[in-house]
Amino acid sequence: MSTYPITLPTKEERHKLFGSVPPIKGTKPTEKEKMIDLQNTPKNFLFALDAVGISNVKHPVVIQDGETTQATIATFELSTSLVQDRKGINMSRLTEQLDQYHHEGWVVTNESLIQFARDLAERMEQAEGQLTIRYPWFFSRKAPATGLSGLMNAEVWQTVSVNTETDEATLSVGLTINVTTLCPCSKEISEYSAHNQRGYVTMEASLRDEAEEFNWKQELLDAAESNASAPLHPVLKRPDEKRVTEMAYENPRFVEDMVRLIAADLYEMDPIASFFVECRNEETIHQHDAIARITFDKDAQ
Ligand SMILES: Nc1nc2c(ncn2[C@@H]2O[C@H](COP(=O)(O)OP(=O)(O)OP(=O)(O)O)[C@@H](O)[C@H]2O)c(=O)[nH]1
Repeated sequence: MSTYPITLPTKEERHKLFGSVPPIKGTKPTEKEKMIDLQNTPKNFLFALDAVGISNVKHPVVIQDGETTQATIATFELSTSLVQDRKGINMSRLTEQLDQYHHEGWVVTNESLIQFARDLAERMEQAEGQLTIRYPWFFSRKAPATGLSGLMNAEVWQTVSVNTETDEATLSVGLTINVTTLCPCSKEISEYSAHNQRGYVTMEASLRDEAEEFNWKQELLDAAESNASAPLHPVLKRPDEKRVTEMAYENPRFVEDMVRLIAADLYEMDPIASFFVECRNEETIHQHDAIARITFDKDAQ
């Protein structure tokens, strides 16, 4: 049984008590110049690699959207290709570059992401640099009847790949938003009511070179919400709630309907070369979800 007050040993003594030991006098070099650079030792390592790097890197960023900027927290994947005769890349240079960009006041745009990927490739002395940045994008949403506003967010991402030998860059963008979907079958067969659910719409689109002015976040968001039974809102008073409830009843959607209607909107957007759409409904009458997907390449038709 403890008696109070306790007379504590010093912090150093406490650490020793719990098993800490002093560092040994090692034989391996401690200066960088004397350490073996395993990654850069040339040998035939059997295969070149498409991508090697780091993922799940969380970092604050400033995003530019047209005239406005937004500070948010992004999750990065940073990578480069790797030639056959090098064992590895120098991974510390990936986060080193991120820190450097951050201190230089980096504002994320499609163009600056392409430049970032190009710099990664050059810093790593490899042909290709790649990155994916994923973050919550916040936007203002007004209630349909009272006009009261609040902030919503969608998960968005941009994936960039730059080949420094051919100077080719590819850019794809994506967005996930949740919406209301009301079951057409339930509406059809029931004397009253219809079950509805929270649908998760995910879209990914590869953009053409000339898509610089394309407001992709807003366009993808509109494609998902305008084809749903009803969009979601942060603030709803009674007149608003009546409006969205009736709106959902007027626009019943299966997951198949959602994906086809969104595909039609993306098909009509010229800056998009190919796309993927998925709708996943968290069913309220089942434990399982309902899903539908489509991938479509306009140039392959
Ligand atoms: N290539 C590679 N590196 C790894 C792996 N796992 C950990 N590392 C990293 O190895 C790193 C050592 O960094 P390097 O960038 O090679 O260090 P360096 O050679 O002193 O760096 P430079 O001066 O830029 O050449 C640490 O940052 C570790 O994170 C791995 O699976 N592959």
